[in-house]
Amino acid sequence: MERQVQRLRQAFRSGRTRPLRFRRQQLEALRRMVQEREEDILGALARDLSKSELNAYSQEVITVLGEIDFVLGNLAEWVSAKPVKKNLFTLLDEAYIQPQPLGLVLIIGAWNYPFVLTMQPLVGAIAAGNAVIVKPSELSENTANILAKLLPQYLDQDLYAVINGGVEETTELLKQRFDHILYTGNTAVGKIVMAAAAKHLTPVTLELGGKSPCYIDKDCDLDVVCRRITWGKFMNCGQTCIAPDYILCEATLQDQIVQRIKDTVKEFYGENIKESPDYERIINLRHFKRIKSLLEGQKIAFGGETDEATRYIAPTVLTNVDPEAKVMQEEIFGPVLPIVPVKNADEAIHFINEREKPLALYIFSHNNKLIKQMIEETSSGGVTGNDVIMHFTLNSLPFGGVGSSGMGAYHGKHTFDTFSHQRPCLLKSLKGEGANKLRYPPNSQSKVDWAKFFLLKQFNKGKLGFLLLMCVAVAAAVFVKVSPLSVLVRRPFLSCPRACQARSSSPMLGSLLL
Ligand SMILES: NC(=O)c1ccc[n+]([C@@H]2O[C@H](COP(=O)([O-])OP(=O)(O)OC[C@H]3O[C@@H](n4cnc5c(N)ncnc54)[C@H](O)[C@@H]3O)[C@@H](O)[C@H]2O)c1
Ligand SMILES: CC(C)=CCC/C(C)=C/CC/C(C)=C/C=O
Repeated sequence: MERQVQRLRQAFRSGRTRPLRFRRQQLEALRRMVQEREEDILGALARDLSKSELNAYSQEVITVLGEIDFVLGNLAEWVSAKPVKKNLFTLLDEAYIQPQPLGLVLIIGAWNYPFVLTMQPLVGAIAAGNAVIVKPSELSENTANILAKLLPQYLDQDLYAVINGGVEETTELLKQRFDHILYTGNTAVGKIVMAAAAKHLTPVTLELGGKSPCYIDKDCDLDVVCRRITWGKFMNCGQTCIAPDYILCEATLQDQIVQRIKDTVKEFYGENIKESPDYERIINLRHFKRIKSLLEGQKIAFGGETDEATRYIAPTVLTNVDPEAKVMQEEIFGPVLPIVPVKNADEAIHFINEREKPLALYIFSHNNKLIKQMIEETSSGGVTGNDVIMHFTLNSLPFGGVGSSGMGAYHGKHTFDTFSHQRPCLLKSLKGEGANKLRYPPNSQSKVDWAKFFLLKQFNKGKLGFLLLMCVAVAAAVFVKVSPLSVLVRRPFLSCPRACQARSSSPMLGSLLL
């Protein structure tokens, strides 16, 4: 593994990833891979997660293709140097920010959306000019295998590699030095990744999880609210990091919410949910048993059916859930939706703020002021008002967590920035050395005063006129020195030695003129 890492790092040092043309070629090749091998990719997702081709395409493939198109359309601008504002000291200099690749980066993916959660970060890492190692999750082994097979067929093998494996291989990989690690997975492993990265001072982006609250205000359209919650909660059998984990609402709303979600589940998945191609399964027996155990002792308003043989758990809603119950102590990451009654929005805000910062927060209300108040008074990785999940789909919004739900963010240009070093560049001339007397020893009160004038707004606001006068004076002095017409005006100066022309009450002005 060390040799593989060194090989990619050497390839990065060749500089081949830097030209825009190369990066575009690789992204176009990745797009070709997704388009030409769509069947293989969808087949792998079906075997891993019982995802229908339509769901696999609409939830994962389309997101990756959209990201590639968006990045290709903007990359030329992103890679360009960005001139920046200057101060009086650097007026004549060239000052800009030059985005540059970090080097060799590591992307560790999770199993629940195994294609988009590895490929979307990869798009940005390639766009930023890095060499990349992708380590898919071993739990979605079919997708991991198809990525290991296909990526080398389409991308430059010296610069982009897939390393498959589980805990042991990932632990070994984390001993290597990378220039950035983007990890997607649970918070506990996120801490392991961060600890390993710290040994090399490697920056990390941690895309973690948590319990995403969903507050339903009494002033809302419950039919619409419950359709949207049902869609986001039971998509991928509830195995979505930003799915609404639990509902907060006034107790009097519970029965209406239960009935509407029940009706919507029937509309979405039919009478026999097990037969629905749109309803997936739990990834493995461990997670199946974990989720099933969360139902113990709970009042099941509807659902609750399970089948261990096929790892099926029906869409399930629990009511009057005790905040201390087991189901409220861990991320559910399955098709179980607890309702926890609260008196009002203030109590909901308090409830949310008492717990770890979630990856997402959802608020449903006709009262936009209330939505803004809840956003203002809580914290979460992201927010969608009057819907769920949809902030993920807008790549102008940075997608990530906060606190225990993660750090850093990506999507669109945010991925490019994550995998870039924004290098500040200032290019000066070797001329105008006189101006540097201000900063050279010996220091003096006059020099400090001039420094204040040039650098501190509160010191030079009143002196702007004086500055303009100085500029005119400097311009006139330069004119006198260089212009042939100046013979007409220079005569008065000719009798005065050169030094006295420049020397003035201000050493600064004098030095400027020398
Ligand atoms: N924020 C996001 O974008 C996002 C997306 C998907 C999932 N998640 C979160 O991820 C969690 C579910 O994913 P998961 O953790 O079960 O996925 P997982 O089990 O697939 O683990 C994720 C990755 O970590 C590696 N890994 C696991 N244990 C490790 C260890 N001890 N040392 C080193 N590497 C290890 C795995 O090989 C895998 O590549 C949930 O909490 C979910 O909310 C977050
Ligand atoms: C809204 C549509 C059509 C697609 C979004 C698919 C989706 C929910 C992706 C989630 C990816 C992600 C961050 C998963 C976390 O577990």
